[in-house]
Amino acid sequence: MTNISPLTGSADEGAPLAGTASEPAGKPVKQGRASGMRALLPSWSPKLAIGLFLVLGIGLFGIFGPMLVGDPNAINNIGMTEPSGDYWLGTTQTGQDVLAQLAHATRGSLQVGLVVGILATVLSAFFGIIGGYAGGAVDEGFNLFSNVMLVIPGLPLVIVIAGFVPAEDRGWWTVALVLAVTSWAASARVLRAQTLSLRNRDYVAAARVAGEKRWRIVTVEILPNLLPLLASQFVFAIIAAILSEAGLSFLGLGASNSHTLGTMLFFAQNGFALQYEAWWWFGPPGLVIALFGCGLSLINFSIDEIINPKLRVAKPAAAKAGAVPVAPPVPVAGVAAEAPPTESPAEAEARAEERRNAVLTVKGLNVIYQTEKPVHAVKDVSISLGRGEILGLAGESGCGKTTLAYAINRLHRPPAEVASGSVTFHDRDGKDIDLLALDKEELRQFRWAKLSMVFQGAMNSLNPVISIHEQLDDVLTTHKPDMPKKERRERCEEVLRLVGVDPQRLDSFPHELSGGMRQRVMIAMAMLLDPQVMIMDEPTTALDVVVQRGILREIIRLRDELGFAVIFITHDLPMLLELSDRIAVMRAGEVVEYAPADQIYESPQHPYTRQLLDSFPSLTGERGAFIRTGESSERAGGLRTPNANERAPR
Ligand SMILES: Nc1ncnc2c1ncn2[C@@H]1O[C@H](COP(=O)(O)OP(=O)(O)OP(=O)(O)O)[C@@H](O)[C@H]1O
Repeated sequence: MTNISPLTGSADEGAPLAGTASEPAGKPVKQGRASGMRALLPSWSPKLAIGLFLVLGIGLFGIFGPMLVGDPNAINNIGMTEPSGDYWLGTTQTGQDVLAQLAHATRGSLQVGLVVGILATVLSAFFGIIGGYAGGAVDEGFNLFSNVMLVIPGLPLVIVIAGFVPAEDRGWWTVALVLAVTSWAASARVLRAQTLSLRNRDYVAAARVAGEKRWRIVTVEILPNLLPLLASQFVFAIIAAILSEAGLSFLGLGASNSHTLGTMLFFAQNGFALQYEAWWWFGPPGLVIALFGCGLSLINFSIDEIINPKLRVAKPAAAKAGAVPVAPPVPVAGVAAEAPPTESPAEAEARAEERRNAVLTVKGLNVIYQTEKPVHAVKDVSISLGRGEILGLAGESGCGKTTLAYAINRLHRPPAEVASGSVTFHDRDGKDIDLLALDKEELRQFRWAKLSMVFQGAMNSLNPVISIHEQLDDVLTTHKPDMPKKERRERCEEVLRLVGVDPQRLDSFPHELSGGMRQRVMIAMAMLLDPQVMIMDEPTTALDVVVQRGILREIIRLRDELGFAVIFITHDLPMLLELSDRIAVMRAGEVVEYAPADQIYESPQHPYTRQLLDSFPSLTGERGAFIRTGESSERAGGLRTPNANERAPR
């Protein structure tokens, strides 16, 4: 959907045409392009601010606190005193200053957390990334070792290892080492899986072919992609280490000659702090652990944003203000609009007839991606789809075709928002359904039964681990739970036959089918419930022209046989001329021309349509037949629709 320029690496807002889609009309906005590093950073949010405040505050207390307080071991003769001006956090049973202990204990626990975080991350990166990239025996060996470490129950192992080290030698670093050794394996497995996926990406293959050394491919090509994941694992390793250390200390297996929050809790428990209600003794260390864990978790939410940019949401201010003003309707040649006041009775009747025959009407639809820099992807689009009609939606990459299709089907997700407009489905039984007003359950029942969709890159939409039959059957059991099993099987076989795939292939898995067959299976799936409208978003991309032609002919044949209407989306205008009854040409979010295919072919009105047509040269001078008849120069033939019959060569 979003197109990245191969040269600049920037999203297609930079392209001359698509660029206009993102700019608020008449309101130049100064938009400095974020540097690469800045783009990697998470956006500022209250969660991040609170997380940083907690972590930095506790970190600073751990670093500088011990310098400002007295000796934590000094024994005074006032045991178990409540917090006062002299002792801000009171004293322990033996008269030690709790604040002094807390400062040293925070430093000790942070040391443990940091060392475990670093060691566990390095170990998991080593075994996960190196193994995953090297493959073969190295991977098998590393993987076996990780699995063994993973199945050994962590806590008993920690207790055994910690128990082996004599109490007097058990400093914080021993505990840290033990915790690191027992906590890296799960992360290593996640990193291995990610590396296995990354090593097959095209850019890694390109680096290999270009002769880059292995260490460089790992460090330059693969590692940067794993950094957000490593950062997240690092944060969790710290939280887990601080908690585990506290647990070990509580059991009396923690650092014996060091101060940590865990040892503080251990001594508080031994000193009967709870029984004496000495909350100032056990409360502060517990609170520091809880707040530090909470702070790190909040920071981790922001790290998630880097891993998955889709989680980034628009700033509420921008969303509320509707940063992109919705432009007033622009009159466009051939675009269906409200009836003008001067309409003659004949025109009014023609309009009413059109409404009677329509299966879908979209009016004044505006869709905006409420991102930091809002993108007005669909601008005041009004189209109608006749019953049994094939409506082509053409336009260059990034002009808003997919966004429009998703919004019609209510498949758009935040940050996309329908700002205004209406989508009405005119059911066979004469009922009008306002799609934008359907609730979740109504929408679930409506989709696929009345309006189905073949997604962009459809051949990759099949689940690779489930057979074709199960995937088709799932649709039937969801929408028709009472349909007997035998009938479901027959229906699955029937739709496969309709799209020209041998029904024996039902029990195959997706990888056993060719790309064209998978595409046909997706079309079969879209037809399962006999919908009245099918939206096809570039269903034949990535297929060679012969297979493409076969599938397109199939779609026309099925439409003629079954009578469903199709919205066919592609950037390939000549293909639409062959296929469609009417065509809507989109540019920068707007429908700039909307007319019968013949008219667009013979006398395109908008300069952009002419430009699109001129950009596809004709080799023979003859157009209009190759999809319908399979012959390039002959213009007679079985599958043609009346609209196409008279199409003249350009
Ligand atoms: N999640 C998103 N956040 C912000 N902008 C988006 C998002 N998805 C798409 N856009 C923008 O919306 C505009 C329309 O995109 P859309 O995918 O609908 O175009 P398209 O015509 O279907 O392109 P293509 O033919 O390449 O699939 C583009 O400018 C795109 O950058």
